[in-house]
Amino acid sequence: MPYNRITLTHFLLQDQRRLGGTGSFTGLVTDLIFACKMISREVNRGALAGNLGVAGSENIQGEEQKKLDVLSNEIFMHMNALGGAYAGMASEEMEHVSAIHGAGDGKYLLLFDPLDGSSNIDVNISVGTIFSILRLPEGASTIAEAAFLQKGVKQVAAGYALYGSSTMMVLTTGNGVNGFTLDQSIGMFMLTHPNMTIPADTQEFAINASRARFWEPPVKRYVDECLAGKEGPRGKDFNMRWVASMVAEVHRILCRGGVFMYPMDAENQAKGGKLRLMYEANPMAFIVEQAGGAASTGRQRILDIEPAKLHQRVPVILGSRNEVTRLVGYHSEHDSRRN
Ligand SMILES: O=P(O)(O)OC[C@H]1O[C@](O)(COP(=O)(O)O)[C@@H](O)[C@@H]1O
Ligand SMILES: [Mg+2]
Ligand SMILES: [Mg+2]
Repeated sequence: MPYNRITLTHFLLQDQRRLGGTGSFTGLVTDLIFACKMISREVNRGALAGNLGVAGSENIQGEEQKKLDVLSNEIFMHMNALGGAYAGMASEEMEHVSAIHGAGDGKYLLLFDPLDGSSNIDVNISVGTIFSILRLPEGASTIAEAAFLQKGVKQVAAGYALYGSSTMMVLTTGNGVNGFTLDQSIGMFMLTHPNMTIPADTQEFAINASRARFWEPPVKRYVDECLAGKEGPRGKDFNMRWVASMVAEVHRILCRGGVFMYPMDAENQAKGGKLRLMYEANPMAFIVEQAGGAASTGRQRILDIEPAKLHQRVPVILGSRNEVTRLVGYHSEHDSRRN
């Protein structure tokens, strides 16, 4: 193994020095790193620690919670309560935001999906943690939901931890995207994937095809054209993947390109879509754009959405820029014919 790799902590300290920071951002990411290492350990111990299976409760989204959903959320709550760099936190698993009274200056807000891809936990397939960091708005004295309702473009940082064949942390602070692999033998994340970039073109798409009967015409058109392969209008063959863990899906796209879709469809329309704007769509859109890709609902850039509520759901189409642009074009052609 090369000895000249830098750790995530060194990487953050270099950034802090370059930007003349106070250290509070570095402190809060350090808390996050620790929380993700703890979750990684619990995911890894799986059945040995009795961590698999359902918790017997539902979250605010009306979804059945797995034991690891609850445990991961508790790890975050505990870790960050000790810190103080955050003024408040919001979790996919909790109905309300929570204020943090710590020792730090508390100028940031943390939003997170403690465990993404929960349906994969019991079958030993990759899951992850997604996080988004916002600044506490100027003059906001109370940590109420309104302080969190900021557009994705306002994110200071976003990232995810992937608990896969290796544990990785991928992070952006608005200056590109970098990936770090956990060296279990020394307990440190090492920079292994500098400047991750998404190719503009791809021959791979990801969508839950069991929902095809609910899709809108532009999505159906796009997928049909991909499936038609060389003989179809695209003139090339496409491959398809569906892990059912957004983190794993986005990671694959960052590594080799592709397009990921969880679109609005006839079945999820009443809820606004499937994925959560504040914990899934916004952080992933920030990462994908920083890596040169694009992220849209099909009708609007995700990072420009004005959030109306904390647990808002939105359609998500993200990945290789030219494919996302094509899908957005199909939506606008469809809408203009309808109007
Ligand atoms: O079960 P489906 O329809 O394949 O949906 C899978 C999608 O749901 C999610 O698992 C939702 O996230 P949670 O597990 O955090 O609820 C995404 O990671 C994934 O892309
Ligand atoms: Mg999720
Ligand atoms: Mg989750």
